[in-house]
Amino acid sequence: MNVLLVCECREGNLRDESYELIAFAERLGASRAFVLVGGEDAVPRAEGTLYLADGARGGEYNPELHKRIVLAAAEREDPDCIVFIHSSYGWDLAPRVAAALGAAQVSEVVAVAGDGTFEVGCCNAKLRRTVAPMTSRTVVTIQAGAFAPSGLPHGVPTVVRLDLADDSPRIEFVGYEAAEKKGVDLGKAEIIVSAGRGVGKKENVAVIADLARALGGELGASRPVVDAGWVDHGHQVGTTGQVVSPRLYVACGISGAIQHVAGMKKADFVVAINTDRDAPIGEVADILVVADVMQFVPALTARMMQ
Ligand SMILES: Cc1cc2nc3c(=O)[nH]c(=O)nc-3n(C[C@H](O)[C@H](O)[C@H](O)COP(=O)(O)OP(=O)(O)OC[C@H]3O[C@@H](n4cnc5c(N)ncnc54)[C@H](O)[C@@H]3O)c2cc1C
Repeated sequence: MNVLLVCECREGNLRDESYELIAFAERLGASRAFVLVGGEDAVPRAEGTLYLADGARGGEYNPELHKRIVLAAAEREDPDCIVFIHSSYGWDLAPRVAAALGAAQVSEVVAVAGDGTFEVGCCNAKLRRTVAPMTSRTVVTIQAGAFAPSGLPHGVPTVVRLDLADDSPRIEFVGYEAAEKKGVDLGKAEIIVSAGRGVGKKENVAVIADLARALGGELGASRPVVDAGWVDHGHQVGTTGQVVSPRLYVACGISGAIQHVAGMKKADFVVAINTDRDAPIGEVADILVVADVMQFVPALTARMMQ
């Protein structure tokens, strides 16, 4: 199997998730080539052929131009599978490429299931479906955080310049506008203590907030806690919340779903408190305390206050 990995730049820099594309290719046992619209500075540290196109004329994202660039790379590589990150870039561009090629598209893949099939989340990621593409060529987007890179990135790609005969853009890329930050900016917090569904009820969130205060940190939350209205969305950590990189992250009653972990996996040190010793959060935690949060957290806070 041969895959074409579509790397992604944001404001001139290669997105780290581009390395997750490599982990996905490794999981498939596929040979790989890359395509990137961006500058030489953004080239990924990896072995393989990299089709590099200068997107400067069309701005950082120009759907029509980027589609033609990916298709030009696909024509040369004849890949079985073209892979994007499931980001705003990928979910806009992947269907355009799939439609142009008449290829099946599988969105938000979280695992490779074997025999050319993929697992995707459903029912708010509580269940997984196994999807079998019906076309010989497939376009895939992968969930950020689902395919962890093995080791540090290394290598130098063989760069092949892609120059389109006609790269005159028909739309103008104006720029990015950051969403208005409401409430706390968790991105700058050094310590975050987060409440998950395991805290049980809205009133119990105060116990988690007390620990955050005692540690001099901020309160974070998982999505169900926000959806239930226990905590404002400004505190949500994860793919649809904030991406954080504190020195210490304390996950209280949080299972460790991919979408949550994608938002906190850059924390230096993770402590998880969970009644389930097999909860997936244990895979990213440096310390897993198997305990009831409502017993353990107040005791810890009291000790911190001494
Ligand atoms: C498109 C999409 C985007 C999403 N974006 C996000 C996002 O940005 N952020 C996010 O968090 N989620 C997000 N989700 C939801 C995500 O898939 C999970 O459903 C969610 O993270 C689960 O939250 P949780 O761990 O608090 O709850 P659960 O998965 O229900 O886990 C609760 C945990 O608490 C433990 N527990 C129960 N009682 C106790 C107790 N007394 N003491 C200690 N532990 C206890 C349980 O063992 C369990 O591990 C998204 C989902 C989708 C589909």
